[in-house]
Amino acid sequence: MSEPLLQAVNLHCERDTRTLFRQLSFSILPGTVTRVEGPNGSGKTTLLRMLAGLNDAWAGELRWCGAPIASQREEFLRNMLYLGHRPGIKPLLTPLENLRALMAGRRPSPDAVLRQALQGTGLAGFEDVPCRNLSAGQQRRVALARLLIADEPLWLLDEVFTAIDAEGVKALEALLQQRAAEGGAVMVTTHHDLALPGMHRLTLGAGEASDER
Ligand SMILES: Nc1ncnc2c1ncn2[C@@H]1O[C@H](COP(=O)(O)OP(=O)(O)OP(=O)(O)O)[C@@H](O)[C@H]1O
Repeated sequence: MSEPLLQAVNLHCERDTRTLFRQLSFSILPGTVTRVEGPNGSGKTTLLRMLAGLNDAWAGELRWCGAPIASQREEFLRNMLYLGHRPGIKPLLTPLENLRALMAGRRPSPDAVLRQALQGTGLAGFEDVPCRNLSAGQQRRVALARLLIADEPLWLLDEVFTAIDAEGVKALEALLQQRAAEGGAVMVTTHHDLALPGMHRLTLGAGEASDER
């Protein structure tokens, strides 16, 4: 069996006085898509933000390729891509400018590559239009274009199906499966009815969690 990319050991998280999860342990293997599920407020976003290093209010241990993330944070950040539940794009910038900004500090990519990614998410003809003039789904697609040029093996995706039409959902599902087939791993939260073949589930809720494989 392959070594896990990511391991969580005895994670514990409280928000105000409420325990969201305790003794939460799971492993994310290469070649897998894991859906993090649970009712509203069960801690899905909190968990993904913790994994992405955007939330410090937790206890436990996280490991990347067998070693504590705390001892190799930069290495982990280079190998992880997080897309949050807000598209995180700037309305005054165009899709091309936003994608350039999203790639900043990562691998510099020529504009031709960025334009191709935007076209690949259905934004052909909108590459140079200010994002404030785009629809909600089109704005989401600007952020999703990042996935088409991503070489990070681990994707943490929070509610990225929001506002995407049926055809776009199919394309996004195919992209997640492709990342897994390439040996990467995806953790995704969604209220959309996602059921990919072989998909794993990590279920949060009422302070308890179960890891189904
Ligand atoms: N910054 C914060 N300070 C205090 N409590 C917070 C904070 N962020 C989230 N919470 C609380 O943590 C709980 C879990 O929130 P979270 O957004 O992780 O849930 P979720 O499972 O993603 O929910 P949803 O399905 O509605 O998106 C909620 O009760 C929320 O009020």
